[in-house]
Amino acid sequence: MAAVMLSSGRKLLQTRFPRPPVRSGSARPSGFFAPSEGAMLPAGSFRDRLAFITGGGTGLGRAMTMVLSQLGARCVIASRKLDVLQETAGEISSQTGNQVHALQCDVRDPQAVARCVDQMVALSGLPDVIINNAAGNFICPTERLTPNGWRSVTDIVLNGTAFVTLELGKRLIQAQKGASFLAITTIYAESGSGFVVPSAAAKAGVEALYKSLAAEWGRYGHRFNIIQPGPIRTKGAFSRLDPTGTFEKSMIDRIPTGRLGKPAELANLAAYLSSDFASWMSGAVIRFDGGEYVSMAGEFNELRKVTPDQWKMLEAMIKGTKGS
Ligand SMILES: CCCCCCCCC/C=C\C=C\C(=O)SCCNC(=O)CCNC(=O)[C@H](O)C(C)(C)COP(=O)(O)OP(=O)(O)OC[C@H]1O[C@@H](n2cnc3c(N)ncnc32)[C@H](O)[C@@H]1OP(=O)(O)O
Ligand SMILES: NC(=O)C1=CN([C@@H]2O[C@H](COP(=O)(O)OP(=O)(O)OC[C@H]3O[C@@H](n4cnc5c(N)ncnc54)[C@H](OP(=O)(O)O)[C@@H]3O)[C@@H](O)[C@H]2O)C=CC1
Repeated sequence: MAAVMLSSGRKLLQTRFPRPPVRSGSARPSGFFAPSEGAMLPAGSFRDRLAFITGGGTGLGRAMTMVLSQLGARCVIASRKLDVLQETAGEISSQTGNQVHALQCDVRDPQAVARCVDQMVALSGLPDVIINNAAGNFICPTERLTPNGWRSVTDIVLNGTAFVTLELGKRLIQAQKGASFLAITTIYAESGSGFVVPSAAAKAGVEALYKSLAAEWGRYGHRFNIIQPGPIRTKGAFSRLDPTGTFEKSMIDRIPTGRLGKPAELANLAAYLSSDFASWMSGAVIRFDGGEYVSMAGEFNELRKVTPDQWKMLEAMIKGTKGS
C-alpha cells in the first residue's frame, strides 16, 4: 500500500501500488534484443594487418583477438601471464588458421613495453591496429584503499595505456605508418563511480589521452577511438566487482535491453572501429551498454515500475489539480 502525500505531509489518498513483478535478468526485454555473435565484417577485412592487443589472453581481449583473427589479422597478444596467453594464442590460431603470438609484458613497466614492442617488430613488424584493453580493478570503499592499491589500478589502466601508446606511437611516426588505436574504458569513466575510484579516475584519464591524441596525431595517420562497455560477464571483471553475485540481478534489471552484453558483440564493434570501414572515425567515444547509463541517469526512470492502473489514477490526480 502506498500513500500519495501532500507537501504538508497530509495523506491525500491511499492506493495499492503492488510491487512490480520480479523480472529475471533474461526475461521480457531480452526477447527483443537477442545477441548476434558471428563476425560482422566481410571475411578478409584484416588480411595483411597486424593487431596488438593488451590483455588479449582473457575475457574481452580474447574475444577481440578471436574476431580480428577470424577476419584475417595476424595478432600479438600481451600481458603478464605467458601461460594464459600461449593457451589462448594456440586455441585461436588453430581455429582461424592465422598467426597469434603471445608476448609477456607488464604494461606498468615502460622498459618491458619497449622490449615487448622490439619482440613484436622482430616477429611481425609494427602493428596496424592497437587495442589497449589491459586493466585492473576491484571494488573497495575508498577509505580502505592504500596508496599501493591506488597505484596498482592506475598504473595498469592509465600509465599502462600511456606507455603502450607512446612506445608504439613514436615508432609508427618514425616509420611513417598509420594505425588505429582503440582504448576500452567503461561507462563510469564519464560519470565517475564510488567504490571503484582508482579505475574511474584512470579510465577518465585514458579517455582524455585518446581524445587529445586524436586531435594531435591525425597528421601522422593515427586514429584514436574509445569504447565504454557496460557489464559483460568475464571472470576477471565479475570476480573482482561482484564476487558474491549479489548485485547481478539488480544490475540487469536496470538495463533496458534486459541482459548483459556478450564478449563477441563488443568484439564486433572493436573490429569495426579498427577497420578501414571506420577510417573517418577518430576521437569517438562509443557507449556500448544496452542502455544502462541513460537508465541510471534519468530522474524519472523508476516510473517504469508504475502499472497501467496506477497511471490511470495518477493521470486523474494530475488533471484534477487546480492552480499551483
Ligand atoms: C554492481 C555489480 C557489478 C558487477 C559487474 C560489473 C561489470 C561492469 C564492469 C565495469 C568496469 C570494469 C572495469 C574493469 O577493469 S574489469 C577488469 C578486471 N580485471 C582485473 O582486475 C584483472 C587484473 N587485476 C589484478 O591483477 C589485480 O586485481 C590487481 C590488484 C589490480 C593488480 O594485481 P597485483 O599487481 O598483483 O596487486 P596486489 O595483489 O599485489 O595488490 C596491490 C595492492 O592493491 C591492494 N588490493 C588488491 N585487491 C584489493 C581489494 N579487493 N581491496 C582493497 N585493496 C586491494 C593490495 O592490498 C595491495 O595494496 P597493499 O600493498 O597496500 O596491501
Ligand atoms: N567485463 C566488463 O563488464 C567490462 C570490462 N571493461 C574493460 O574491458 C577490458 C577487459 O576486461 P575483462 O576482459 O572484463 O577482464 P580481464 O580481467 O579478463 O582482462 C584484463 C586483462 O588485463 C591484463 N592485465 C592486467 N594487468 C596487466 C598488466 N600489468 N600488464 C599487462 N596486462 C595486464 C590481464 O592479463 P594478465 O593477468 O595476464 O596480466 C587480463 O588479460 C578492461 O579494460 C576493462 O576495464 C569495461 C567495462 C565493463
